[in-house]
Amino acid sequence: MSAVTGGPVVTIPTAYGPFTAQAWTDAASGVEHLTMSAPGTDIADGAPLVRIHSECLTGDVFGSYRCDCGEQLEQALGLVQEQGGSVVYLRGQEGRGIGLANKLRAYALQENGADTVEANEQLGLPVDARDYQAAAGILTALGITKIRLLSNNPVKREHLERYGITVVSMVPSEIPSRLENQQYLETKRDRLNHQLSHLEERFHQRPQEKIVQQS
Ligand SMILES: Nc1nc2c(ncn2[C@@H]2O[C@H](COP(=O)(O)OP(=O)(O)OP(=O)(O)O)[C@@H](O)[C@H]2O)c(=O)[nH]1
Ligand SMILES: [Zn+2]
Repeated sequence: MSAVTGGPVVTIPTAYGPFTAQAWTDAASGVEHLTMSAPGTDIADGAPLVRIHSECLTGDVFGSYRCDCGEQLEQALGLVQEQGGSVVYLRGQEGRGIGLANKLRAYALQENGADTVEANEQLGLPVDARDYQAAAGILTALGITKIRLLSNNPVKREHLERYGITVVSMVPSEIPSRLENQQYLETKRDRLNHQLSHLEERFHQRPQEKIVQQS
């Protein structure tokens, strides 16, 4: 198990409600992660809802529509407030572990027709370089060893279980697709085995938005 050191527990008030926050330093990499937990989550009782979220600066901070990360994070913070549980925000996992500059290199290749998997391959980089040992270490340090995992990615489940976390169930983290990310989400479903059953219906149209039809 990866050694992680937790800092002080503080309250962070947010638009979703107050969270109990804690920073965690991974001894092996020096990377600092963050947990945002619903106050009063009863971890002894059943399996709390947990989102293991990989850093995505473009999506999480700037609201990029190329991916679903930003909306998944918002959804996770809301659900954790409602149901109790924790969001583990994993830094150092940008671009599925290849870093920000390489992710943007991969985007440039995607603008020339590659899909998200092919783009990483063309760069000579792993399709997914992420590891969840630190996440498992953080959960264990929090006393959480049984979870309901808010994710569509079966590999996350496998990794967490390998590191001693029991995933009682997968809770889908499905965000309605957009024109800008439909193909990306379909690639995640078809080539990365993500459970994205809601994509069957193409281009969910949001009530407040009009998709401009080209003639
Ligand atoms: N290399 C690369 N990384 C991307 C791309 N789009 C998003 N990412 C990164 O992918 C990571 C999120 O992974 P996803 O595959 O969206 O989702 P997941 O975390 O595996 O699965 P969920 O738990 O269901 O969200 C973040 O680190 C993003 O920065 C892309 O086109 N290329
Ligand atoms: Zn993203």
